[in-house]
Amino acid sequence: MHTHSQFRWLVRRGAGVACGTRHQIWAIALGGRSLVSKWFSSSSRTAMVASEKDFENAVHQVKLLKEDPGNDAKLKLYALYKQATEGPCNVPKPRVFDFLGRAKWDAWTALGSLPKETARQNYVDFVSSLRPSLTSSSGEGPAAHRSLPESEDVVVTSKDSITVITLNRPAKKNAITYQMYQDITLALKAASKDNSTITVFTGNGNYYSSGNDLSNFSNRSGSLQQMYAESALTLRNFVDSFIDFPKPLVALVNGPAVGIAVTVLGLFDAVYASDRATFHTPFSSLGITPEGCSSYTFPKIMGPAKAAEMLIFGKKITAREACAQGLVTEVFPHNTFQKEAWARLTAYAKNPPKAMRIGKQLLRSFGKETLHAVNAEECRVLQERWLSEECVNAIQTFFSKKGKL
Ligand SMILES: CCCCCCCCCC/C=C/CC(=O)SCCNC(=O)CCNC(=O)[C@H](O)C(C)(C)COP(=O)(O)OP(=O)(O)OC[C@H]1O[C@@H](n2cnc3c(N)ncnc32)[C@H](O)[C@@H]1OP(=O)(O)O
Repeated sequence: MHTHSQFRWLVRRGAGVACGTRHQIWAIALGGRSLVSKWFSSSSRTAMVASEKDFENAVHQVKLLKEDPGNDAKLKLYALYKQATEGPCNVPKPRVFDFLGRAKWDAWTALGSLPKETARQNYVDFVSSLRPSLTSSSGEGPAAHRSLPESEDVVVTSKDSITVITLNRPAKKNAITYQMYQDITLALKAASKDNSTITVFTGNGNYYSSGNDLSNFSNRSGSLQQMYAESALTLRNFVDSFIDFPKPLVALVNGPAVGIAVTVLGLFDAVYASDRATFHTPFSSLGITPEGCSSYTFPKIMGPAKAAEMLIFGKKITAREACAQGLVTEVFPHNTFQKEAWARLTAYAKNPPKAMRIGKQLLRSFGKETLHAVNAEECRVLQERWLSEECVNAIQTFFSKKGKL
């Protein structure tokens, strides 16, 4: 269930475990109620109403907190989350020695009959007031121009007015882990604000990317529903950051690309590929469905018949085929790929940045709302597919028999 997940997460992530000392537990248990009443009365005055998306984003932000916001804040988040999602407290009071359970129950109960919408708004407001305590993961500090500290698997460099985001997990064919989805999202946010003119995506090693890391779903704790809800939100934010990216975005596809690494290419402004690259979206054989807005962009780019061959039947295509179908801008011989593509990019990056940005806006902004709607729907459908027997079996096959594409 999604219910207590957030608090559990905070407990897991909190320094020395949230409510770490007995003393702190008592402090919460004894003082929680009045504190929560105070939060409620001070923050419920706001007239704004947060959308579902704002709320989901705030929930996601909380998961990214790198610093323990403190027990009071955690209780407040817990209570507002429960109120926003379930309404007034409807569970029996925990037994007397369940200090943590009691503190949480008190915090939730103290919100009384606060409407769900107000709780949602208060939650969003409170999370944004916590933002300063988000660490470097906001990706906006100088470090963002080099490498995101959270993982070595996504490296961000900057040169000649070009920000380069490199998938750097060559031993695993640059399969994208949960952390990498988050790092890429943050790297794109940072790149959208830095002083580069163009942003480039590429992979280290002989693969561009083998797509979603299939162990993402086996390495997480919590209930399946909770995990898939979290995954859908992570995916949605990840794809949103491509949809909303304001500067020219270029992919240098240095080798085979699979799954989500292929689908988001429809959101790029140029795709340069090595002639060793292939493009494969084996969704049906994995029991899943298209994402990355490909259910909308691919038919537009290559026509419905070719899109169906890739997205429904899982046909793998070569770089030259992808170029003929409009998914790839240009193909280069592998030996000269880096040299030629970089010469091209370095020249393009010298264009006046504002003109390029505004040009992109003109080309892209009219379809944006549709893309966001498509993304939301694809993520909703995927969330159901991940629970299906077809999908569970396909992932098991990959890891047990090492079944490959
Ligand atoms: C709470 C959870 C958060 C989740 C976050 C959001 C989730 C969003 C999901 C979005 C959905 C996306 C859909 C897709 O992307 S579908 C595509 C999935 N990818 C695959 O099916 C590819 C699987 N890999 C293969 O078939 C082969 O590995 C290969 C790519 C054809 C390469 O074969 P090759 O023989 O050359 O190399 P190896 O198989 O020996 O690979 C080397 C090691 O890398 C590991 N590997 C490769 N790809 C993946 C992968 N996608 N996931 C996990 N691991 C991968 C492989 O197991 C080898 O590891 P080993 O050396 O330890 O054996």
